[in-house]
Amino acid sequence: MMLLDHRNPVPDALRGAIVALGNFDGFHLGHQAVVAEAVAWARAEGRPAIVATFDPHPVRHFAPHVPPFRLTTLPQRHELFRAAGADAMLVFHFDHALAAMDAHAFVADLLGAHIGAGGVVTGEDFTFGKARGGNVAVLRDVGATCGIATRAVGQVKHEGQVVSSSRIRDLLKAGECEAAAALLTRPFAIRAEVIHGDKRGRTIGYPTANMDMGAYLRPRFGIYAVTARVLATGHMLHGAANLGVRPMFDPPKELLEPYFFDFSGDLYGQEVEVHLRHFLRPEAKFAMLDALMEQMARDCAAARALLGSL
Ligand SMILES: Cc1cc2nc3c(=O)[nH]c(=O)nc-3n(C[C@H](O)[C@H](O)[C@H](O)COP(=O)(O)O)c2cc1C
Ligand SMILES: Nc1ncnc2c1ncn2[C@@H]1O[C@H](COP(=O)(O)OP(=O)(O)O)[C@@H](O)[C@H]1O
Repeated sequence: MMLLDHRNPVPDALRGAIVALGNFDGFHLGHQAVVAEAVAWARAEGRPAIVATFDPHPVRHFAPHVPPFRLTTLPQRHELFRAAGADAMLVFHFDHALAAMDAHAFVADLLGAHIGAGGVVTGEDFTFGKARGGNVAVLRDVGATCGIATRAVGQVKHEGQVVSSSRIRDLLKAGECEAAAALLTRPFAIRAEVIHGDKRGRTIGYPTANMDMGAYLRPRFGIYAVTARVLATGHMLHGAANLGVRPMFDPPKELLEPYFFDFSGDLYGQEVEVHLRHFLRPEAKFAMLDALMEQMARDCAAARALLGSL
């Protein structure tokens, strides 16, 4: 799948494309409906389908100090868009110039003249452009003057409630990863490189692959049953992970630390994607290391039982 940057020229082969436009951070059921509509429209008319996304997230530009909230990274979205049938991913690099562009210019100059979009699909509540001045009505009106047809997809509901990224964030902050997974159609997954830690894990019989959570939303701190994929090899693993600040140890450090079952090997420097499957318990501070080790054995048994069927 082709990767495009909005600041560069778009190849001629992609002119006239149908563009799915949104942030698509979670790529949840609602986002999937928008992209499915764009891909179906593109196929019906023999046009290419482009999925556009913003990076960094516009919220990050306007409020640089809000706590991390991302549900996916760019490489994860790339994989998800490809699986959904897109021919290209277009990244709107959200910088001062893009932030200052009014809605009219965004449609006429960027989507129309520069990208050559033949059609655009968004969610019906999507807003864009300077001061969020653009919406579906603006897109339709301005688009009509420059050869862009517009389709808006209605809000998707799951069990009677509207699916949204903020609802998924709230569920994850409450440790409800199964409910979040139902809206995402996959478990929330943190992808990162395994880094070096204090080398304490191996001395207590539980080596843990330490991962920095970067720009990802912080789910409820605690112990989780997890599955994981080693990106380079495709190797799938099961495990139990500590997500949080590990209050037993000084200084507190925010990390995701999975211990993988039936595995021994060097993971340092490897990209690993960890899928949160079930919340087991909050992090705890035990009086003695022995008590922590006994609890870790119980966590692992619980995680194995929960993951057994996967
Ligand atoms: C299943 C599991 C449960 C854990 N529970 C806790 C806990 O409740 N409190 C805590 O302080 N550390 C807990 N840890 C320990 C730390 O996450 C980590 O293993 C330890 O700090 C070793 O650090 P290192 O990887 O930097 O050597 C747990 C680890 C695992 C794998
Ligand atoms: N079963 C396993 N689960 C997680 N990591 C493992 C496992 N077996 C070996 N490792 C390796 O051991 C490292 C973790 O050991 P640990 O003593 O906790 O060191 P660190 O403090 O650097 O994380 C991992 O980064 C990985 O390379």
